[in-house]
Amino acid sequence: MSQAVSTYEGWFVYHDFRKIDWNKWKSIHPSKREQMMQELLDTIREWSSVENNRKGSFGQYAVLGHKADLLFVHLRPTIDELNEVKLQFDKLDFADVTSTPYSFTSVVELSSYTIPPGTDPFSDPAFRERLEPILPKTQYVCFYPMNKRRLGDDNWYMLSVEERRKMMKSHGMIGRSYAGRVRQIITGAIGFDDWEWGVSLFSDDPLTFKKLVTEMRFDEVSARFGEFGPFYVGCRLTSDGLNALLSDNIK
Ligand code: VOV
Repeated sequence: MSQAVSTYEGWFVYHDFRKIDWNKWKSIHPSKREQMMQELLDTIREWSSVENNRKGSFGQYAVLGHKADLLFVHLRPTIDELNEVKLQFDKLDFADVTSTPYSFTSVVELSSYTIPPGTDPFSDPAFRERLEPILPKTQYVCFYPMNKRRLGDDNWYMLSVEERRKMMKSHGMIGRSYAGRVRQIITGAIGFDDWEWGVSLFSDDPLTFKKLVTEMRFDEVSARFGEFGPFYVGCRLTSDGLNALLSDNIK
């Protein structure tokens, strides 16, 4: 049996993808719609306020393509709080005009591959900030789930820790060459969801997602072991932006 990697966990994360039933939304009387919007915006204000005292983070995005219309990302210290925000949304009248085509439950994770043995990462404030990250306020987000392959000779979980560390070092070097252009939050989902990790990328230039993901595809750890789920790309929404998205579409 090969040695399991030790991991460090931070805030729990809930990616909540929502699709809007536009016909239903548009058929609602304008004054009722206004009331539903206000209720939604009040809830979002409450969710966003967790960042003020570092009790979590929140982001909302307009999602391109047919897979979803909105993405709400919640980071909280406990999974119970994530459950609460999920139920809080589901109890809003606005929830009745949405469905959930996809969701992802995970926890911010750092693995020990690149941490020198003997160091106490928790004594490092920068490390803590990576485990309990405030979502970057970039204009664009990219999210996808992924696994490490377990197939014949390409079984990540049968490799020695040294082989895995070597590949993760190369992976990290590629990632670092994108410093300042993209930020990543890697969340572990083993035991929580259908994929092993969630990859959330943040950038002000959507092309950077394509360049980075392409470059990583040619790197051994992704080329041999990466298995990927659906990709989602979105534009960050302010409350005004969400208001406009829901209002401007009413014809
Ligand atoms: C944007 C840049 C970037 C940077 C700097 C970066 C660096 C690093 C480092 C240093 C480490 C190891 C220590 C740790 O921090 O855990 C990781 C870890 C990880 N990564 Fe990464 N990654 C990036 C980006 C980045 C991307 C774009 C992807 C998706 C891969 C692709 O092909 O689409 C990814 C995946 C992961 C995963 C799934 C893990 C956990 C693997 C495990 O087996 O545990 N990652 N990553």
